[in-house]
Amino acid sequence: MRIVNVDHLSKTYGHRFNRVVALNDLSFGIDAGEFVGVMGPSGAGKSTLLNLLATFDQPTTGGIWIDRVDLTTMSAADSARFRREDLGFIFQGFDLLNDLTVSANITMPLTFVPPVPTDLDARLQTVSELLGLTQLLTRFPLQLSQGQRQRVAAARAIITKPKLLLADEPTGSLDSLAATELLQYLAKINLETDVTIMMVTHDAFTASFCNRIIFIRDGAYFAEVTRQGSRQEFFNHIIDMEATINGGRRRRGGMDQA
Ligand SMILES: Nc1ncnc2c1ncn2[C@@H]1O[C@H](COP(=O)(O)OP(=O)(O)OP(=O)(O)O)[C@@H](O)[C@H]1O
Repeated sequence: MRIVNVDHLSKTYGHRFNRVVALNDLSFGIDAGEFVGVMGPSGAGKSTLLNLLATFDQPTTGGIWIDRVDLTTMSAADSARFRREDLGFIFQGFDLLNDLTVSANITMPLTFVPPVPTDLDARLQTVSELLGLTQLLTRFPLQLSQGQRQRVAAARAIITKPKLLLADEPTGSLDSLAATELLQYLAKINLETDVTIMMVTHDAFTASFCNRIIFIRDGAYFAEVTRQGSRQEFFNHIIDMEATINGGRRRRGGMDQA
């Protein structure tokens, strides 16, 4: 089943004399249960795309459907409810509330707007077990490592059982060990809860945890790479496609973080 449908999407910023075309007739789809990465050179339009899918902004032309809901015709109130109930977010900076315990941070999307679901405790237990956080629930964010904080953010993002989890450079603030661990957890979430994930990243190692990478350049669809064999092979394909998109310059180095 198709969960995301991006149809001839364009986004132009500015006016007559300083117009910037950030997205230019971009179309692609994501099926339920996929873990998709979006890559492309700086300025390709990745953040713009993420902002549109997140309902933070509206396209200039074209359509976006998430689970058959048309995002472009939603009222502001409906967008806010859709964001809260149907989308999950993981950003580079974890955005946790330092005065609240880990458990209060995780359950916040469900306690913020009443009614609080009756299965709140069960949901907290499920996501904290999934992300290895059960021993940390009474701590405060500042008592956690960076990697643990991002896992709390991931638990908070999935406790609402979102239709789509949007991740923007989720490993950007982590060292390579914590990054690898978080990516393994994201892959596990994808496998065990069936949540569909779309992750924007610059990094081929991070992208190699996805099942498919969509490459965009100059705001348009450029190519895609689907994982077929090992993660190492997928990583090599991603590096090759990055070289193609950058005009033939192959980056040196390997998947030595793995
Ligand atoms: N609010 C804005 N006003 C004007 N131009 C913008 C705005 N936001 C983005 N742009 C422009 O739109 C284009 C796409 O930007 P975007 O941030 O989506 O790219 P990106 O692929 O996320 O880049 P990066 O990898 O560097 O974060 C760029 O040329 C950028 O300068």
